[in-house]
Amino acid sequence: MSVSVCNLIAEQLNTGILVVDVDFTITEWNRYLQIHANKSAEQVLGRVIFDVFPELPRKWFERKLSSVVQLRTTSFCSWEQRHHLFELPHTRPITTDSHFMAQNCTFLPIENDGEITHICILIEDATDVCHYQSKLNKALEDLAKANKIDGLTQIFNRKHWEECLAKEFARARRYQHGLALIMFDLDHFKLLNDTYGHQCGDMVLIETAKLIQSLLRICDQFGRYGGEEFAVILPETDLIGAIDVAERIRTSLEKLTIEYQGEQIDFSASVGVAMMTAEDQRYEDLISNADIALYQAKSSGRNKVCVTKDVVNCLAM
Ligand SMILES: Nc1nc2c(ncn2[C@@H]2O[C@H](COP(=O)(O)OP(=O)(O)OP(=O)(O)O)[C@@H](O)[C@H]2O)c(=O)[nH]1
Repeated sequence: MSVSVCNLIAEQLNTGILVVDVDFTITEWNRYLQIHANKSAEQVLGRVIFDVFPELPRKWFERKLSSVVQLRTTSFCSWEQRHHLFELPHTRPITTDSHFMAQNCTFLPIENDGEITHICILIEDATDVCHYQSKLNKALEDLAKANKIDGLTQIFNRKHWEECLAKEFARARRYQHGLALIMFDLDHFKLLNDTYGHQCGDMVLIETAKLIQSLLRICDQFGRYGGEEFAVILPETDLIGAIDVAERIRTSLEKLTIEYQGEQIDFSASVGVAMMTAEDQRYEDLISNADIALYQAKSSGRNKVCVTKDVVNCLAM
């Protein structure tokens, strides 16, 4: 193929082609760049690339080109590494986060008489790929979140919370650390739903989750175990500490008043506390023990904290 045919092809390509010599002076500039950079060949040929594109990261760019010359190999910079090198506007009728075209840039060494005298830079528009990849990443993030978070209360769902408990249980057994579990259940929640409606019930669940989350330490793991039942894992916590947290949960819910359509809604919760013991072989044993304590709190009048295992006691009211 003759040189003029190659030039014709370069003019037709949907890729920016520019060539610089080893002093960074631009020696070739194709039609694609004339259009997208809005600069004619006369305006750029013979000029140093950093004067034409002052936005170029100069040090990085010089190192990149120097390695292409010294190693005599092609080098690449994808939009994932650097969104763009050249501030070229994108022309896609889609919304993107950037004003500029996302780019894949290839740096090709050009040899003359055994020496690398020039570097050809190919600039490909990756705006579409970048846009769809961002959307995909966001969808994956949302999916991962939905897999862990309860849609109503925005705390951990049961599946994820149990996974956390399984890990904490294994860690506590391995290092002989204390591990406490609190389960609490809103009292007469069916009556609340029946009296004020399901939406009011939902609001109570949301506000309960918000309030209790705010009482806990960062390492405590709080989840919605079922309908109106919640559970808190307290790592490295002894019985006194766990009872203290359980009391705080009970009293703060007792004090909480929620206003719904002009009505003042008061409610309470029954709380069960269990400590991991040497007999607990599986994390499910801990859940069963906390559930037994919760059942005791319910059956002995509600709005109470009960502790299972060694200390079988009802503590409040
Ligand atoms: N609003 C609302 N209600 C729910 C949700 N999940 C479960 N429930 C309701 O919670 C109620 C639980 O009722 P029960 O298990 O009888 O318990 P309770 O009325 O709280 O009685 P005690 O636990 O014995 O004090 C049921 O009416 C469920 O329909 C939810 O996401 N939103």
